[in-house]
Amino acid sequence: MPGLPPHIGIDRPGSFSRSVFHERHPVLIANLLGDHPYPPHIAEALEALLAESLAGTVPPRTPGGPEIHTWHLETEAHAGLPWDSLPFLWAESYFYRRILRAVEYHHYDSPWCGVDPFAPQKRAQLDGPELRADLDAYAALEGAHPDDRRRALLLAALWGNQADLGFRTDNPDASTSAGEIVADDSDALWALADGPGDAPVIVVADNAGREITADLALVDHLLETGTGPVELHLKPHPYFVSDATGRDVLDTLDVLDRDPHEPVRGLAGRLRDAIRLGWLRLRAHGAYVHPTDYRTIPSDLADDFATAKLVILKGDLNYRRLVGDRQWDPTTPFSEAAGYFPGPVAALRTAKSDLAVGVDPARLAKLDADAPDWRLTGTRAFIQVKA
Ligand SMILES: O=P(O)(O)OC[C@H]1O[C@](O)(CO)[C@@H](O)[C@@H]1O
Repeated sequence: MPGLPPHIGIDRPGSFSRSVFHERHPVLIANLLGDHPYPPHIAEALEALLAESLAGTVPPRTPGGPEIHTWHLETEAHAGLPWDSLPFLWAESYFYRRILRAVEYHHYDSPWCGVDPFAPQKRAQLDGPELRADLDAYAALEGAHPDDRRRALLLAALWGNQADLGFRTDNPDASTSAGEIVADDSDALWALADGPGDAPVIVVADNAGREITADLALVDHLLETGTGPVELHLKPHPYFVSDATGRDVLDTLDVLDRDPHEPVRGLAGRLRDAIRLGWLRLRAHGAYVHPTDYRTIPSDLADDFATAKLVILKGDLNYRRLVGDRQWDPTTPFSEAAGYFPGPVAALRTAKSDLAVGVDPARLAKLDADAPDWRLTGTRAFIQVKA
């Protein structure tokens, strides 16, 4: 779009975005082949996709699945281009769409139809010791001062974003503890969420597992302290490795139900009641798996965003789609980069890609001097608000 910085690409040797394709994706495909007894034709399709994405061009064939018209137009606009020349956001999104095609996720007459290729990895996190520790910490909040509890729930949802499984594919030992918050507009976030009226607060979820668990605890708090309903927006089908779908929310509630801590079981019970009573609305929308940024969201979703009290966007990918996955000067004000968004919006994100906006110039200089890879390690976080 005119007036915006150029897209981040995957062509530059040594760049993070290129490493996602050349280092992370080979591990990702190997994990899929290890996790499932795929028959030869599916294994071959996954290996061919990997080879194509490393050295080939975009074929003219539209990848199957829902919203075929959108994908037809997107494919037409990029067919014949070398993968190397594609914008990072588009290429990654298309890659995951093609994974679903390769594993026959949308093929109604395939036994693999509806089998989430990432389910084993998601399940492992739901059964893991880190989630156990998160739930112990949640239970320990019982009786905390309301301000401390509120802050703890917000920070859990923020740092929960470190736990995305795509990032962990080639960073298995990455830090899982809280780090530095580079921008903290949390007062503005609460001022909007606590505002009067019965318009919903929308939480656009990111990852399953530890992150959605923390998000559900935050949603419960928003329901308790707010004056309107809450909408939790989910992916309509598997997408980037650990993106949360409706199935993942139900699996998470089952885990919470079985927890030894009463406050955790109580959380699950309140959430189930809220869903039944319509206070918590679970929603999915095809736009969340489009290969484009939120400047081009369909008008029905834009209308929902415009009339919400606040939209909370979780995670790095939503951040890339919100501000545009572009070579922004990191000191560009967040309100400028996200100024087009149709309503009040808050981004909660740990930095796991080159993109950053809204960084104070002195802080940027220090970050760049102290830890040149600070944008990529998931150890720096952002809470940014455009009212
Ligand atoms: O789960 P999140 O926070 O959206 O992050 C997605 C991850 O995948 C990437 O798109 C790279 O594969 C990065 O943006 C980030 O590391």
